[in-house]
Amino acid sequence: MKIVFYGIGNMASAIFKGMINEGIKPEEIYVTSTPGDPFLERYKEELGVVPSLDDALLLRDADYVVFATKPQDFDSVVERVKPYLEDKTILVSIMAGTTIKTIQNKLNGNETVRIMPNTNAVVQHAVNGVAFSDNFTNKEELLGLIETFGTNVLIDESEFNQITAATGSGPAFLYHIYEKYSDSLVNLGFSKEQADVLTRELVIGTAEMIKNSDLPLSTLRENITSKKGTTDAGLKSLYKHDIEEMFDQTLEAAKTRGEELSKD
Ligand SMILES: NC(=O)C1=CN([C@@H]2O[C@H](COP(=O)(O)OP(=O)(O)OC[C@H]3O[C@@H](n4cnc5c(N)ncnc54)[C@H](O)[C@@H]3O)[C@@H](O)[C@H]2O)C=CC1
Ligand SMILES: O=C(O)[C@@H]1CCC=N1
Repeated sequence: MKIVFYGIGNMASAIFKGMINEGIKPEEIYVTSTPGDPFLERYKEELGVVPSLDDALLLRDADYVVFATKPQDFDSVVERVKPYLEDKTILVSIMAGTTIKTIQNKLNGNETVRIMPNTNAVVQHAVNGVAFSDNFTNKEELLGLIETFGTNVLIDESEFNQITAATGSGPAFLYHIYEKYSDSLVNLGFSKEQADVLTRELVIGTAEMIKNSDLPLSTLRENITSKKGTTDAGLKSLYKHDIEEMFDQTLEAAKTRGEELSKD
């Protein structure tokens, strides 16, 4: 199999690291970027992937081409890919906003799939929103390939901006909450180093609880809340803030940006 990544940034590297961790041979993964990108050589050394700036070589007999640049850079990628793209090559886009229609119109109508992953792919725990073009044939092979780094959620392309906001951008929203929690631990009197360790271990522990329990999140919370105890007092203060409204606005802003990117 030959998988070619155009773009080797935060998301692409999370994906191919996750793939390799799950047994995809690094020599089957070709990577390209802008000329002079130091990560081309670094990923060759660290991971054994095949870097190249030669588009004819990259596209020759390629099974999959993964578009992993910013949407704003896609046209420059089209210029590189179009002259050498073979009919059999399947187009995989992780770009927020850029629609299947746009991609197929610019690139010969090849079979196309949009994936909305997240950087949890590095630890094989991404959520992958997946939407296929109408002419897509071998869905099972593609789904098996991306299952190496996360859980697949088949969606209609019309839902893409929602899932981009929810789980594509989602980790950043949660990381911000964790950052603020750590800052509050410093305000409580811990050093920055202690606050960081306490926050990381708290998040990892609660994530493990969620992973190993079928109980609703509300029950997991209630199991900590002793009647008239410290947690009860803390939650009463926390409930004064409309956190749902805060996240409604956060997710709406992210979804709207996705819609704007769909128009470019
Ligand atoms: N970062 C994330 O958590 C997620 C990102 N995405 C999507 O992934 C895409 C990339 O995002 P990031 O990895 O965060 O960006 P990034 O800025 O880290 O990486 C972009 C990559 O594209 C390369 N590039 C730019 N122009 C190029 C060209 N003409 N030819 C080849 N390579 C070129 C850059 O050198 C860089 O390696 C975006 O479309 C984004 O919407 C999707 C889900 C999550
Ligand atoms: O911020 C972005 O546009 C990309 C898409 C989802 C996460 N990062």
